[in-house]
Amino acid sequence: MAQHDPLREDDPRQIGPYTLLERIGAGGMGVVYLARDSVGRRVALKIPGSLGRDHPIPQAYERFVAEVATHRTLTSERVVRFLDADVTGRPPWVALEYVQGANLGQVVAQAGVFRDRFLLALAAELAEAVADIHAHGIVHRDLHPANVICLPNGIKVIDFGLARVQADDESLTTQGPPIGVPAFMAPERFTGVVTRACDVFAWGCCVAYAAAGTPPFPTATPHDAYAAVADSPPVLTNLPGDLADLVGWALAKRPADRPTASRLAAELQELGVPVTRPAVRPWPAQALPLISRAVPATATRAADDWISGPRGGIAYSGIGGLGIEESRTGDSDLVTTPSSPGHSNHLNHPNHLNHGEPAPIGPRGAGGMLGAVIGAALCLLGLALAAGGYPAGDVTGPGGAGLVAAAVGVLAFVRTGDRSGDRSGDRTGDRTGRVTPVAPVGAQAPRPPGGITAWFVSVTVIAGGVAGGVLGLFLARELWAGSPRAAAASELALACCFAAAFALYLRGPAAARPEPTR
Ligand SMILES: Nc1ncnc2c1ncn2[C@@H]1O[C@H](COP(=O)(O)OP(=O)(O)OP(=O)(O)O)[C@@H](O)[C@H]1O
Repeated sequence: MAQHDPLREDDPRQIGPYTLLERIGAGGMGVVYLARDSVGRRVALKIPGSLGRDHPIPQAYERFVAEVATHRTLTSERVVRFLDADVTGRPPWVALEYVQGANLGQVVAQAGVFRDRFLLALAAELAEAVADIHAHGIVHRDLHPANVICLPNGIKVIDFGLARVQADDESLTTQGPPIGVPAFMAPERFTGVVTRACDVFAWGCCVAYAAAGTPPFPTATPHDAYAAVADSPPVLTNLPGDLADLVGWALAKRPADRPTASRLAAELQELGVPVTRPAVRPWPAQALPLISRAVPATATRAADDWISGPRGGIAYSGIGGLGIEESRTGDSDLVTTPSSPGHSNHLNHPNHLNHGEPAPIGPRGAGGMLGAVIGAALCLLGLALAAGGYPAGDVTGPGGAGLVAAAVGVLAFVRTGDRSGDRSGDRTGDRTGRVTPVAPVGAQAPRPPGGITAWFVSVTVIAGGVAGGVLGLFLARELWAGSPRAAAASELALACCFAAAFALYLRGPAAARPEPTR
C-alpha cells in the first residue's frame, strides 16, 4: 500500500460504496483520500471540506459541482479518469482514478531538469493533454507543475477545480481576484479574461520550467508576478532551438498570437516525437525512482508531500521544485510567496506499484510473442504431419505443447524476477519499446518479489506445461498411437498453449505494445 497519511479520527471511514484507507492530501477545496471500491479497486476519493458558509473558498459547493460536471465529460488518457460522484451526498464526493506518481514539480526538484528527448516527450504529452481537454470544450485554467502527474506510461493532468466549459472562440470574463499560481498564469488571467490560450501559455511555462527548473517569469514576490508575466520577456534556458521557438510562441503576450494546443502537439510530432508510442514512455533515469517502482509497504516510510495539510484561511502547500509556495487566502486568491528556507519538500515516495494488486507478469511482449509464434509453428507442423498420416504428428503436438508452455512459464518467471530484484539494474523502455538497462539511482528501498500472483502464475504455467507435455506424450504413445484422437488431442493442447502464451503477452505490463497512431 502506498504510504500516505493515515486517516484521522474525524475522517469518515465509508463514503458511498468506498472504504477510505488513507489520506492522499488536501487542497484548497477539500481532502483527497485513497479508498477502495466494493471489488477492491483503488480510487482517489475527493471530498470537499465543509461546504458551509465558513469555507475559505466562496461558492465552494458550486465550484465542486461544476468541477464534477466538467470532469465527467472528459475522457483522455492524459487526464485522470472520472469514475463516479454524488454531489448531493452528505458529504458530497467524487471518485477519480487513483494515480500514483510524482508531480512535475517534485520530479524536477528531486531528479533535476529534463533534457533532449525526455523534454520533448514531456512537452508533446502535455500538449496532447491540453489539446484533448480543449477538444472536450474545457479550459483547465490551473495548469502548473503540481497538477501534472508523472507516471510510468506518461503524464496525467489532475485537478479540474477551476476548469470551465467554454466554446471554441469564447472568451470568459471572471470577477474578483484571479485564482491560480501566478507564475504560470497568462497575463490576461490577471484581468479576468479566460480563453483556451491561457492553458497554452501555462503549457509554455510548464515546459520552460521542466527545462530550467524555474518558471520563465521568475519574480521575487507574488505581487510582482503580473508585471513580470505581462511585461518581461520569458527567460528560456536549456531549451533546444525548435522547442524554444514553440515555447516562445506559446508565451506570446497576446492570446491571439499563441498557437492552439493541437497545433503545438502537431509541431512537436514534426520535431521527432514518434507517431506511435509504446505504453511505457522514457523518463530520465534519475526520475524513475520517483515515478513508480514496486516497494513493499513497510519499506516505503517516505514523507508525504503531495500537500501536507488542509488549507483553510491562510495555509501553505509547497509546489515541489517551484521555489514558490501557493497560499489561498480567505477570499480565494491564490498568491505565491518564495519558499521559506526551512521548508522541505519531501517526496511522496512513489516508488511502488499498486500494492495489493497483482504485479504485472509475463514475458513483456517479445517473450510472449516468441512463445506464441513457436506454439503456432509447432501447431501447424503437427497439423501437417497428422494430415500426412505421419505418426510423428501424434507426439509433436503434446510434446511441443509442453515445451512451449514450459518456455512461456520460464519467460514469465524471468520477467517477474526482473521486476523484483534489480539484480541487473533497473530497466525502462524507450520510445521504440526497447528495454534498456539504466543505472539504479540512489539508495533504494528493497523491492518485493514481484507479487504472489505473478509467481504463482509462473510456477503453475511451468508445472502445467511440463505435466501436460509428459501426459500428452504418454497418451499419444500408449493409448491412442496412430489414432486420429491423438492428433486431435495434440492440436487441442497446442491451441491451449498458444492461447496461454498470447494471454501472457496481453497480460504483461503494457510495456512493449505499440499504441495506435494518434
Ligand atoms: N486522482 C488522484 N490520484 C492521486 N492523487 C491525487 C489525485 N487527485 C488529487 N490527488 C492529490 O491530492 C492532493 C489534493 O488534490 P487537489 O489539488 O486536486 O485538491 P484540490 O482541493 O482541488 O486542490 P487545489 O487547491 O489545487 O484546487 C494533491 O496532492 C494531489 O496530488
